[in-house]
Amino acid sequence: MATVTTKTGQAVDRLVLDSMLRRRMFYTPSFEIYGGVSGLYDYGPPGTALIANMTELWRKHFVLEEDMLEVDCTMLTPHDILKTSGHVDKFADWMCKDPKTGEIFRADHLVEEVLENRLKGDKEARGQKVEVDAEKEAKKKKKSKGETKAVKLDDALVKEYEETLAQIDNYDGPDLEKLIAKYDIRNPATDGKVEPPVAFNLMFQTSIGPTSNMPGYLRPETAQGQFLNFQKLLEFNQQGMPFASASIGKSFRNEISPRAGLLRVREFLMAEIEHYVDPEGGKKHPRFAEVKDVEMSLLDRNVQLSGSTKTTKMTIGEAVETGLVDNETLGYFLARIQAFLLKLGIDFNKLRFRQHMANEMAHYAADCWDAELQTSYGWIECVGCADRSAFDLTVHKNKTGAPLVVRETRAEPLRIEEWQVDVEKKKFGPRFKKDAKTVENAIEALSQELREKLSLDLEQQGKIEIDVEGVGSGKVEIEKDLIRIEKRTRVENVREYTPNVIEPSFGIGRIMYSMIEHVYWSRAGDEARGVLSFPPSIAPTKVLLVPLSTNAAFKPLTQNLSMKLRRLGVSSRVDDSSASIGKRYARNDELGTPFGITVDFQSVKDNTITLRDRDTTKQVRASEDEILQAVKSLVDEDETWADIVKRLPEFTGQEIE
Ligand SMILES: Nc1ncnc2c1ncn2[C@@H]1O[C@H](COP(=O)(O)OP(=O)(O)OP(=O)(O)O)[C@@H](O)[C@H]1O
Repeated sequence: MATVTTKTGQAVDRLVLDSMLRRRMFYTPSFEIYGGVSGLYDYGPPGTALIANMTELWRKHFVLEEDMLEVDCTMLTPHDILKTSGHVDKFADWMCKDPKTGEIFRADHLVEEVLENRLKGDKEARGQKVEVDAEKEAKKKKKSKGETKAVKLDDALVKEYEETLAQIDNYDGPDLEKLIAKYDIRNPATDGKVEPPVAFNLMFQTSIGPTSNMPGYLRPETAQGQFLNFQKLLEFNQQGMPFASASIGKSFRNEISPRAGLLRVREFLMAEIEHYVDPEGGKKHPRFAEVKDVEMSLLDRNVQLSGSTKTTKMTIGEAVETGLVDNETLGYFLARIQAFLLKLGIDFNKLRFRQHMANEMAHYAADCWDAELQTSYGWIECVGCADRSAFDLTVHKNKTGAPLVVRETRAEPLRIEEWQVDVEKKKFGPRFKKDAKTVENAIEALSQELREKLSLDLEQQGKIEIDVEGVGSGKVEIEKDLIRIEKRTRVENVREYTPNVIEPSFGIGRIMYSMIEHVYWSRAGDEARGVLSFPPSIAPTKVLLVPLSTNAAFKPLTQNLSMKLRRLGVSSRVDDSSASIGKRYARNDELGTPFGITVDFQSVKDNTITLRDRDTTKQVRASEDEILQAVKSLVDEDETWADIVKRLPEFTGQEIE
C-alpha cells in the first residue's frame, strides 16, 4: 500500500486519507455520474475555500509584498503566439504505446515505474522492507500478472537503475527509447512490448471564431499573456525596473496518462510571477539581504548526475555566493517560495529544492530550480523557478517588431562602432509586398557578425541572402539597390536592453494536495479520527459553532455569534445537528476547522462561551467579547493558541467534552 506519513510520523494507507477527502468533499471527480474523465476534478466547498485562501495568501505574500502588477489575461491563445514561444514545436512529452492493448504510457513515467518495481523486487528478494503502492497493485492485479516480483538483481544493475532514476527528468525521446530497449521495459500490466516513444504535444487545440481561420490553444501556462503586455506594464510602472507582473488563472495540459489524483490533472490553477531584471550587474536583488540567512535543502544537478538524491542544507546566501544558485534574484525568489510554502503548513523536512539538469532545462534558461514536496507519490515538483533569460521577450519582439525593451538614459553617452543596415524603403515595399515588414524585421535582427559578412557579400556579389521564416522558401535574396550595410559610429545616450525574466510558477492544486498530506494526522493513532491541521489563515472554515444540544434556548446565541463572526470577516459554520459534541468536533477535525465555540446552559445565564483548539482539544472559557477577540487574533495569526491559554482561563468542564 502507498502510505502517507502523517505529521505525527504514523504510516496511514493513502486510501484512508483519500476517502476522507472525498467524503468531506474537498474534491470529487468531474462528471462522475457519466463515468468521469481522468485528470479532471471538481472542488467541493472545503476544497474551494482552501484554494481561495491559498491564493489570497499568495497575493499577500508576493503581489502585495513586492508591489507586483497583477494581470488577468485570456486563456484562449492564438496559434501564432504559442508558435513564437516555442510551445507548438516543443511543448511535448514522450509517449509510447502498447500495440496489443492500445494502452498509452508517458515514456519517462513507464521507465520510472518499471525500474522502481524491479528495485522493490530486488529489495524483497534481499529480505529488506518495501513499501507497496496499494492502488497501483490493485489496478495491476485487475488487469493481469504485473505484480512486483521478488527477483534479486546484480549489484551493478541496481546501481545503474538507481543512477537512471536519479536523472529520469534528464532524458529526451531518443534517450528513453535506448533505455526501453536496454532494460527491456514492457507494459507492467501485460508484459507486452511497447513501441518507441513519440512526442505528444500537450496543448488542447481549438479554433477561435466560426470560420476556423484562426487556430488557437487553451494556454498551457499564464506566462505568455504577461510577456505580451510587458511594454504596457513597464509604462504603467513609470519605466521603473526591476518589476514583476503576476497572474493567477487556469492552465490546460492534455497530460498523457494522469494517474496521480490532484497532482497531475488536465486543467489546473497556476499562479505565476514574471520578474523582469536587468541582465547587467549580476542580477542583484535589492532585498536579498533580508533572505540571505534562510536555510534551505538543495539538491544540485551534479549530485543527481552522480546518481544520488542527497540534499545539502545551506543558506541561500552561501548558495548564491558559491555560484550553486546562479544569481541573487533567483536566490531571493527561492527563499520567498520556501517562506510561502512554510506559511501554508508545509513540513520543512519534506521540502527540497532540486536543480534542473542540463537537458531538462529549456535551452535558453540560465538556471532552474523546482520546489519539490515529499508525498506518498514520492517527491513532487510543486513550484518551478526558472531564470528564462531574455528568451520570451526577444522572440516576441523579433516576431512582431514591438519594442519589448527597457530604455534608460545613460549617465555618460556611449560611442559604439557598429555595422548598420539601411533599407531603401521606396523600393522595398513594391519588391516584397506583404512580406516587406517581416523581411525588415529579419534584417533588424541580424547579428553584428552576420552584418559584417553580408557587407562583403553585397560588395562582391551585388546581393545578399538571408533567412526569413515564413517568407517563400525561408531564404530571401536582397539586391544591392535595396540595401546598404556600413560600419559607422553611433553615440548612444539611451541604453536599450531586453530584461531577463525570473519566473516562479506555482501549481496551486499540487501544492494543496501535498500540503494536505503534510498537515494530516489521526487522533490517538486511530485512523478513523483524521485531523487536518491547517494553519488558521488558510483553513476552509475558521470556527465551528456548536450548541450543546438542540435545545431552543441556544439558537439565539449561536445566531448572534454567527452574525458577529461574519462582521469580523471570520468564516464559521453552525452544527446544531443532534450528533454528540464529540462527533461534531470529529467531523470538523476532518475539515480542518481550527476552532470551536460551544454554547451551553451557562452561556444562556452569563454570556460566557468556550473556545476549543483543534490540535490540542484544550478549551478556554471567557465572555463572548473576549472569545471573539481571541478568535480574530488567532485567525489573523497575530496570536497563537499558546498565547491565548496564557491569558484566558482554561476550561475543563465535563458537559462540553
Ligand atoms: N498536470 C498538472 N497538474 C497539476 N499541476 C501541474 C501540472 N503540470 C504542471 N503543474 C504545476 O505547474 C507548475 C509549473 O509547471 P511546469 O511547466 O514547470 O511543470 P512541469 O515541469 O511540466 O511538470 P511535470 O514535469 O510534473 O509535468 C508545476 O510546478 C506544477 O505545480
